[in-house]
Amino acid sequence: MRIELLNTPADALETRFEEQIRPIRMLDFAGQQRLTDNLRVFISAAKMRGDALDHVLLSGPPGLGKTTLAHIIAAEMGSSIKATSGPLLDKAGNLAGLLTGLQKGDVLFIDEIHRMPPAVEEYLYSAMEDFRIDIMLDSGPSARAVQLRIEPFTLVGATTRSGLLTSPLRARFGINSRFDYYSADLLEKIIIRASGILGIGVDQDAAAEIAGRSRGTPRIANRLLRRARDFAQVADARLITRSIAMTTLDCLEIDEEGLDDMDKKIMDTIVNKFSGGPVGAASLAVSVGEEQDTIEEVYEPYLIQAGYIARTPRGRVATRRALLRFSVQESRGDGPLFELPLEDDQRL
Ligand SMILES: Nc1ncnc2c1ncn2[C@@H]1O[C@H](COP(=O)(O)OP(=O)(O)OP(=O)(O)O)[C@@H](O)[C@H]1O
Ligand SMILES: [Mg+2]
Repeated sequence: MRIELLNTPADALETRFEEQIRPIRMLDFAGQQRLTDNLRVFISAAKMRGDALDHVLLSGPPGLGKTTLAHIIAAEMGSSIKATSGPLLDKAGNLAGLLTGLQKGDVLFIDEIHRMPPAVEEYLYSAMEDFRIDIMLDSGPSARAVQLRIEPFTLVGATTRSGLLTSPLRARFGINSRFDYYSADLLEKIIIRASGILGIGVDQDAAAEIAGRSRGTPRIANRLLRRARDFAQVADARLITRSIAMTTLDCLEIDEEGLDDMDKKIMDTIVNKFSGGPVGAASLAVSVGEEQDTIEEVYEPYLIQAGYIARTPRGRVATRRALLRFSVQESRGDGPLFELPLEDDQRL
């Protein structure tokens, strides 16, 4: 059985679950210390001045808390939030409707902001900069554009691909926050907090075991907790013990580093099929049968951070660590299949 570890919530049930355990105030939001410390200062200062908070860009891999933090920002500002996403804003008119409905200090949250059509993005520029938009009155020969003032608002944009953002858009965000993967200690705390909300006990060593295999990602930690709760329930246990956690993780085929089938397939392809690389994202995607976007957004960032893949100007290469672990030849004890490539720093 393969568990969909990443991406957006799998279904409506999961979305409900995420909402149930989503921290709603800054106090409950674990980790990302520097980012949240800074935001606290900017939020207090804006409130003291009675201004809207500057526009905020939240970027980082899926499941690290961007949507959660966008809602927290609105809650801490004491304002309302309107949420939409880049692909939904297919016409400038949709955006105009949202913008004119905003009250002073409100938050407009645009998820996947890198996927906004260019015409809509350009429309957003004057709204962000001068709190003005152009709207067309009438159509045909009598059509004319009028400028409309909108209330000062805060745009919170979230993206998993900050590299795809255009420079003019990026330049209009006063606050640019990048999310990092979470440490296992923090994930353990997040699991314990979520289990309290779910009303099931979890042993500390069980939480630690799940945390260690959650790829630094709260969404995955919570998802694994939910699966462990199922195993506990079926075993008629009121508490998730370490042994229940281990059974869960084994049944889901999640290894001690949290790598799943697709991670292993990617590593096997780079190491064995492409002799350690370099390999381009497109060829890799075809070889493993996964969307290139998903590889670049979801799998690769974690494999890079785990020290298995390095990005070079010529493509992805397997690191020495990856060759030691994933080389088929070596694990059979036949000796190395090829020379180990240079360490990343030597290569670059
Ligand atoms: N710092 C945190 N502390 C506690 N729980 C967190 C934290 N960050 C995220 N979570 C939990 O992880 C889940 C996923 O977070 P969220 O939806 O905010 O991620 P995201 O970055 O918006 O992901 P995506 O890029 O897929 O939209 C939420 O249900 C939330 O409960
Ligand atoms: Mg989100």
